Amino acid sequence: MSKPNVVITRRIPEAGLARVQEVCQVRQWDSDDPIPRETLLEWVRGIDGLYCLLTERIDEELLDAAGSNLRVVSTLSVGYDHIDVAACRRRNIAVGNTPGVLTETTADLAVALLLATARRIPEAIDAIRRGEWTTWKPMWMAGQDVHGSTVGIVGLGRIGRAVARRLRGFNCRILYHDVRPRPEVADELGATYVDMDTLLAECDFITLHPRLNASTYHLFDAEKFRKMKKTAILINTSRGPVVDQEALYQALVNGEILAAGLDVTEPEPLPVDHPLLQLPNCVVLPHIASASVATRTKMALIAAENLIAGVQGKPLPYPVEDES
Ligand SMILES: NC(=O)C1=CN([C@@H]2O[C@H](COP(=O)(O)OP(=O)(O)OC[C@H]3O[C@@H](n4cnc5c(N)ncnc54)[C@H](OP(=O)(O)O)[C@@H]3O)[C@@H](O)[C@H]2O)C=CC1
Ligand SMILES: O=CC(=O)O
Repeated sequence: MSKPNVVITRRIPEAGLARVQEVCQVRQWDSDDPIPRETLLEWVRGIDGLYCLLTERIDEELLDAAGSNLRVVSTLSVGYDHIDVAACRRRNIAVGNTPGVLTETTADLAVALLLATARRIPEAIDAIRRGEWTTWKPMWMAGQDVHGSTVGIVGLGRIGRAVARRLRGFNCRILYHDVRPRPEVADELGATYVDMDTLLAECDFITLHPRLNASTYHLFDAEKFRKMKKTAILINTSRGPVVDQEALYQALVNGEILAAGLDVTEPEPLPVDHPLLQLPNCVVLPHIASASVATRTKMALIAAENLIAGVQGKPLPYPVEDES
C-alpha cells in the first residue's frame, strides 16, 4: 500500500522528520526560512496531512487548495491561533498541537525575561559594551525587586501556573485573572483571583499567558496601561496581538508603566528599525520561550505522532478541541 502524502513546511528536528518518514511520503521545505505562500498552496494540493509551524496561516484558502484528501493539520506549537480550527472541523480535518511538553521551558523563559527586565540586565550589558562602566555608582542601573513583589498572571493555564510555581520561590504575592476563577489549581499555588481592574492597580509585574483569540486580541490597550502602576512592568510570552503595541509604546515613552519584556510581538519578526527596539526600557526577544533543544525535539515528535494518527484516521494524541 502506498504511503500517505504529507508536507512539512520547514526544517524540523531530525527525530521528528525521521518518525514521519517511517510512515509517510514526505515533501519538506528543507530550510529555516518560511515556505513562500504560493509554493505552499501548490504543494498542499492532494496531500493527506500537513505538518506546519505557527508562522503559516492555515485558512479556508489553503484548505480549499489542499482538497478533500486532507485529514490532519499538525502544528509544531501549542498555540493554534494561526489555524482556522472551525474551517478544519467543517471539512472533518483533525487539528493537533503540542500542549504540556513546552510548559516548563516556556515558564523558565518568562521568569528569565521578567528578571532581565526588572533588573535591567540587557541595558547593563549594552552599557558595558559602550564603555560606560566607569565606576560603582549607587543608583546606576538600579532596577525593581522581584522578590516580595506582587505579580499578576493573566491566564492561569498550564504556563501561567508554571510561572506561579516559580515565583512562589521569590516570595511573591500572586494574583491572577482568567475567564473564571480556578480554585482547583490556584489554591495550591497560593494565587488569588481578582478582577482585571484590581490586577492592574495592585501588581508590580503583570505576565500574560492566555491564548490569542477574539477575547484576548489587544486585551492590553491604552486604557489598561493607564490603570497600571507607573512602576509596573509588563511581560508578554503569549502572542504579540494580545498587546496593542502602539499603546504599549506610548505607555513606555510617557512613563505610564516602567518597562516591558516581550518574547512575542506584532509583527514577527519585528523590523530592526521598530521604535520599540530603540527603548532602553523594553526588552525584546525573538519568540524563543520554548526554545530548548530537548523541548523543541519533543514538540517535533508530538507533532509527528499527531500527523501520523491523523493520516491513519485514528484519534490524535493531542487534539485541539477549542475553536475560539
Ligand atoms: N512565546 C512562546 O514561545 C510560547 C507562547 N505560548 C503561548 O502561550 C499560550 C498559553 O499556553 P498554555 O498555558 O499551554 O495554554 P492554556 O490553554 O493551558 O492556558 C491559557 C489560559 O488562558 C485562559 N484565557 C483564555 N481567554 C482569556 C482571557 N480573555 N483572559 C484571561 N485568561 C484567558 C484560558 O482559559 P480557557 O481555557 O477557559 O479558555 C486558560 O486558562 C499559547 O496559546 C501560546 O499562544 C506557548 C508556548 C510558547
Ligand atoms: O509560541 C509557541 C507555541 O508553541 O505556541
